[in-house]
Amino acid sequence: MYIVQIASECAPVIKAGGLGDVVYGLSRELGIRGHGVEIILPKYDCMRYDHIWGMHNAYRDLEVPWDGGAINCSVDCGWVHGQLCFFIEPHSSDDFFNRGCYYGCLDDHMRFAFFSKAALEFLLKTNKCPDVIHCHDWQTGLVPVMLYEIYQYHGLENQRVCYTIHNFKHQGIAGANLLEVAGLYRQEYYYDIDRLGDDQNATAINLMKGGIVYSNYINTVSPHHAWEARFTEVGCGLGHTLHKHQHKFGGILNGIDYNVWNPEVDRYIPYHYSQDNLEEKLKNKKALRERLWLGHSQKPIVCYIGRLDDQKGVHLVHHAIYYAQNRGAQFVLLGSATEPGINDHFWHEKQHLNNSPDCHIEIGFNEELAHLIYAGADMIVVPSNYEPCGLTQMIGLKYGTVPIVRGVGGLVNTVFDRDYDQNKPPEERNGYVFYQTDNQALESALDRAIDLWYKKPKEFRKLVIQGMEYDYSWNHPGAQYVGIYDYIRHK
Ligand SMILES: Nc1ncnc2c1ncn2[C@@H]1O[C@H](COP(=O)(O)OP(=O)(O)O[C@H]2O[C@H](CO)[C@@H](O)[C@H](O)[C@H]2O)[C@@H](O)[C@H]1O
Repeated sequence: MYIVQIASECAPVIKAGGLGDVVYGLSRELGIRGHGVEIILPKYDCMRYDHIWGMHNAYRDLEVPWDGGAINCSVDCGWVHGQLCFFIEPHSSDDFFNRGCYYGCLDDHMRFAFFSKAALEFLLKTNKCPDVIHCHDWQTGLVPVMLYEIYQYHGLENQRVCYTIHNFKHQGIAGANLLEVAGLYRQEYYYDIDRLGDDQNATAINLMKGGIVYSNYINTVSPHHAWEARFTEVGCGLGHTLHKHQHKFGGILNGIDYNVWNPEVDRYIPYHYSQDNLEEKLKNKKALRERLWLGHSQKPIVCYIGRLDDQKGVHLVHHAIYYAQNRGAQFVLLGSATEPGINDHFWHEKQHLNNSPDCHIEIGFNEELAHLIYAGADMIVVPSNYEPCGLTQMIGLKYGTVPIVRGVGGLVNTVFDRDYDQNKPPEERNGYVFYQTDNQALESALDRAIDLWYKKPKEFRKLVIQGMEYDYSWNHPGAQYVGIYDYIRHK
């Protein structure tokens, strides 16, 4: 099969969070399975050019119809760790992708609507005829809409679309002028509640809803979150739409790329290890302490790695920093916040704890440091309010870093409580799970983990190994996606 992914991120060249990991890891897995895969991305000025090999111009003068005229684009192409990627660069005064950031601009809807249109125009002009177009999140929600309403009449009539939702919270809510600018002229038609009309705001269109309505298959990134999205408030108002389209909606658990996230081969950690030589993990712990100026003591290290926003349960992250230290652990946090209030809060904490030998707070995005933290820490906390899949707990497992998670979304599908899980025998349990959002819930799980580390080190080591034995590679999810592509091609 020939698959084209259209996305706003692809790790490590463009990565703001888990979406980038998934686009890269899934593409690689599909390639291993013998499928042809290409990835279309925006050409951001701030992407990591050092991860692109053989960048060259692939197409000049791509004229993308826009706002009654056209925007001239060029398309560059290069390999990102073996994956063929096309980068679209519009030349206009809007400077859509020369903003020094991936997201967070006032005209994000316009930027990504334009990108969606440009990606389709590129497929059309270059006579690329993928069997499946795979889009992700609100940024590319308009791709299936424009494919069905415009581009199938120009020649893209055999393409099927799989649409993956990584986060229901951001849906791309826009006004009528976006439709007009993008060439979707019949406003009342698109405003229909069964098409793009937003359920909460009658004057707005919802790009993610468009993705759901128009795609041949939609999925979110874990089975449990697929259920939550339909039946609880985490569907953020799209539960009804998902219910209507339930025949083409499912949950596929993400994988982890074990070529990138694997302590046996990780190029960013000083000492490689596996479950057979865990003493090497201890050396990484020492290296982490040296790197972050932490004291060398007989204490476990608890870490948090991730975006700092409401989704991630920041109030519990904050509490974990202090509670873990009170319980005789060290704490390392690596995170970045886009919301100014949360950012200020953690900067304040950082200054407050600056001289502590038992805590280090690193604010910003640092891929290399993340690897060392996964390798050097003993436990990782993931106290999310909601979590469609969650990659950090799966990476933690692979690195022998015991996850302590809140039982929501994909965390439920991947972490099984050592003491209480009823569905797994003790030898298949791999971490700690709590359910409520209050401090006591987190404390009880942290207590159990830290107690085991201090009082029963052999048992703790056993738990570490049981976690490392889990296979959360792309192997299984890759097969599931291929099954879906096949299904929508032949439907
Ligand atoms: N400051 C920092 N420095 C370095 N690395 C950092 C970092 N902050 C985060 N990362 C890395 O980014 C990734 C984050 O993974 P998450 O599962 O938390 O994704 P996120 O919530 O962004 O995405 C959404 O999409 C993913 C993919 O589908 C879902 O797993 C998830 O539930 C959903 O919210 C991990 O690889 C992590 O190591």
